[in-house]
Amino acid sequence: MNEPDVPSSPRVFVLWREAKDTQLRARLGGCYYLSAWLLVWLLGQGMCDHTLAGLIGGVLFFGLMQLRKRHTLPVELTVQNLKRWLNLHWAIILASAFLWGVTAAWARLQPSFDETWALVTLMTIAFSTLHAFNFSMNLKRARLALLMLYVPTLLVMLHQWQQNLSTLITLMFYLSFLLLLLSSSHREYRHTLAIELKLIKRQEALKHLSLTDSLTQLGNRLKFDSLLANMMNNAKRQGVPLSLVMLDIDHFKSVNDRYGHSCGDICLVGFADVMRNVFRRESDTLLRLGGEEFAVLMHNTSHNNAYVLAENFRKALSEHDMPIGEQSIRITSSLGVGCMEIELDSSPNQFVRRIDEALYQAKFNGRNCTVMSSPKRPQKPDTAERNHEPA
Ligand SMILES: Nc1nc2c(ncn2[C@@H]2O[C@H](COP(=O)(O)OP(=O)(O)OP(=O)(O)O)[C@@H](O)[C@H]2O)c(=O)[nH]1
Repeated sequence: MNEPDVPSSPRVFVLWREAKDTQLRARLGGCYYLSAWLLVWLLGQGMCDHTLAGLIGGVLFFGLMQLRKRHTLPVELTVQNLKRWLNLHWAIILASAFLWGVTAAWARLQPSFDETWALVTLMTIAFSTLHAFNFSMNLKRARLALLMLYVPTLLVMLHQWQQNLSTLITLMFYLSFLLLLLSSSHREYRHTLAIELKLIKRQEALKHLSLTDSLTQLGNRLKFDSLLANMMNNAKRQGVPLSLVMLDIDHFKSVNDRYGHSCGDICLVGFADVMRNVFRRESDTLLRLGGEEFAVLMHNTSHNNAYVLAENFRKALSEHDMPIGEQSIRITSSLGVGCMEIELDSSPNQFVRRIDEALYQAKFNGRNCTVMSSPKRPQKPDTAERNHEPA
């Protein structure tokens, strides 16, 4: 469960688990089919009387064995890729079962295989038992494999039922037992899978909780720290701009002092709502870094666009009514904005420090304004709509 490549999406996980189990359990099958056929062919009269047929059988079993080995799991774990992989791998498994079933039936018809017939029957029983235990992930396909192993031989035996009556009854009895066994091992497999799925979902929920601020439901400081370096690397690699906006509520202490801590909390939630309304792109990551300090990371967003959005937010916030009991108040925010500069921002800390300085400058300039941190552009704080105290 702790493997790093375990898919977190439940749908992908179920298919991935089935594919991994199928691959693991089918790995040796090809080799056993080939060895069984060679034994049956070499030990009796088969090799002398049916040289060509024996060789063709050997080549076919060898080819199917190679296909099993070479058909590796897809690198990109998507629903489509995994479904395609499972279909093909099952086609190989079913082809092997069918080839054995037909070969066994054919051997039953040839007197040269009379000496090794007991071996053929034992192998059929062994292969079908392994199928019932190992391939319970997919009930329909495993049933089909069992039928492919048995039905050709049973038909031949039915045709010569006087000579084969006891063996025929024994094989049919055993087949019905295997079909029942398969159903119960399929139920067990599904049960184990359901438990694992529950754990995966719980793990995801815990991960989400650990990265989410419980009051505002925005990402928290931990999420910011774990994302920033990755986003900076991605932006560098893709050659796209990465912008960061840092936001701090103005005079928030006086809101708490005047209206109480719970009203302060209402303002924090309202602040986050306005953020969601303005920074709407799916690639925007909205965060509460702590207290009354927030941030937005914007992938593939230029200086200018980030500045425009930051200003839109500042204006929207200053016009947003925060409901405090019977009345409502308005709050303002100061913002620092900047775009990652490869020469300047050698580390995430460096980048954050630069934007934090712009935010500090915005506070210094009188609050309720946005300051852009850019080596190319002069800082242009908009002081037209300053609002020092909450209304
Ligand atoms: N209600 C509430 N208040 C909080 C929370 N976290 C921090 N605060 C308060 O936020 C206030 C921050 O005060 P300061 O750091 O002085 O900042 P400010 O009053 O906004 O002043 P400037 O940032 O300089 O405009 C403090 O009173 C904290 O108690 C919280 O989760 N809920």
